[in-house]
Amino acid sequence: MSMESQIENTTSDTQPILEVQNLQTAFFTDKETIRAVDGVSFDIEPGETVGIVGESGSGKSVTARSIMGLVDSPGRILEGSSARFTHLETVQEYASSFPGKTVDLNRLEEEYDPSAFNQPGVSVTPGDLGYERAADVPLADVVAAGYGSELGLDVSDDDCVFVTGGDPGSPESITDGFVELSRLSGEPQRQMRGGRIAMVFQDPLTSLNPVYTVGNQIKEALRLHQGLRGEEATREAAQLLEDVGIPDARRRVNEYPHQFSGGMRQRAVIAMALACEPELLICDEPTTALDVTIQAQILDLLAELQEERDLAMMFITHDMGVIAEISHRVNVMYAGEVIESANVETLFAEPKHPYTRGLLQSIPGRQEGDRLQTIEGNVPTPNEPATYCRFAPRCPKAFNECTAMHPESVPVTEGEDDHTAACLLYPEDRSSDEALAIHQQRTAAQATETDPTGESE
Ligand SMILES: Nc1ncnc2c1ncn2[C@@H]1O[C@H](COP(=O)(O)OP(=O)(O)OP(=O)(O)O)[C@@H](O)[C@H]1O
Ligand code: NI
Repeated sequence: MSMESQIENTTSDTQPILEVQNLQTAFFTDKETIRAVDGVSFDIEPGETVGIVGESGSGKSVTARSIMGLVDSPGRILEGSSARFTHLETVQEYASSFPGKTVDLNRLEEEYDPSAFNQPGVSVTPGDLGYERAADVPLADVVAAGYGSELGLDVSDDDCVFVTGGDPGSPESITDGFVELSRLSGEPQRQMRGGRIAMVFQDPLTSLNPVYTVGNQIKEALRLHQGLRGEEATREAAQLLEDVGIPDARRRVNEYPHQFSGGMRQRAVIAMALACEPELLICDEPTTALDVTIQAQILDLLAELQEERDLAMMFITHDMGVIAEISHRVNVMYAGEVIESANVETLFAEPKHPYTRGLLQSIPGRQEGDRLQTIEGNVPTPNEPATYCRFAPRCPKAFNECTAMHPESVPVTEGEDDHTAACLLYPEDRSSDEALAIHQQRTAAQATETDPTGESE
């Protein structure tokens, strides 16, 4: 996790609905360990669309699947990762439905002693959590990242609801807390997925069952998540199809997926996602398989629905043009890491990371000459720890240190915490030596990274 993400969290005036901190997801194959997501941090606020952009293989889908709890073997989310869903109603509901998995952090605070980091046998360090000093590590970070029992606290690996304000015993009194998504399983996970958080994939056919009518599939979602049945469900299903712009919805509700065009199918999938009344909608390249006109229509639809319903949205694409259109804030990913983060206007007006600049040059109409630039080469498979810049081999600005030091996410100019880049050229208002020293310091603070091949589970 980067230090500035913590500063950001405390200075932001809106409470995020999702806080991803130091997310790490690796695939353990016979041959190698692929660190598909390698320390990703970002927030999503209610009503905000956060874009994730990067070339193929940069870890966008694995990030989304990690949040959704859809990482399959041989992949898993590593200890030290955290994805906190802070939506208050959800926290209350979970505390009420899963009291055995709910922990009162105010009570636990009495037990918590940061000096436990120095106890023999404790391998986690404050650096693993992005802090320099043990005394600075908040209890919530410890338990969210799954280090609670290692530090001798009374929490179990099954605990996933953490209450920081109010009494978990009377859920309606809860004012603050989070559900830790990275450790959900079983029923709590089932209720989150498709309930509070819904996902739309690139291929609508992966979400639609060919043997049921579109209407019946929406009705099933309505039954599961809103308890609607019969006539009421039928009416609501047709209404949802109408909401997503399917003409003649009353008739089409009785048709099968194969009777829908590609664009109409994706609209139906969006209707199905909305049937769950999610707080957060994750879209993974929802328009990539569609032709340009239809693509534009679906983007408009998503933007419209988002505004109407005040949805938080995470939008994944490799297309900078699409990102510009739909996002409020953008995270650029490369080989498992977020290498630049800024609000959309800033990112397009003042891209800082050489990779982001390269991506922007590859949008038709944005380059100087008439030739479309693409960055030569491919995203490397992140199969070793990031002790260097993974973009260096393709970077026009690379210098010696880039292959010897890991660039940490730093403000592009000192104090400008909402525009960060993981590049040794920054902060740009510091001398080159000073900038390098800042990166080195941050890397050193995290020196004892958890070894994903080791014993941690
Ligand atoms: N099941 C798996 N087993 C092994 N490696 C995997 C698996 N799924 C993903 N990976 C690896 O994780 C890395 C990131 O993949 P991911 O699908 O997240 O990329 P992406 O950014 O979504 O790319 P695209 O734009 O092509 O969808 C890749 O190196 C990929 O090979
Ligand atoms: Ni993908």
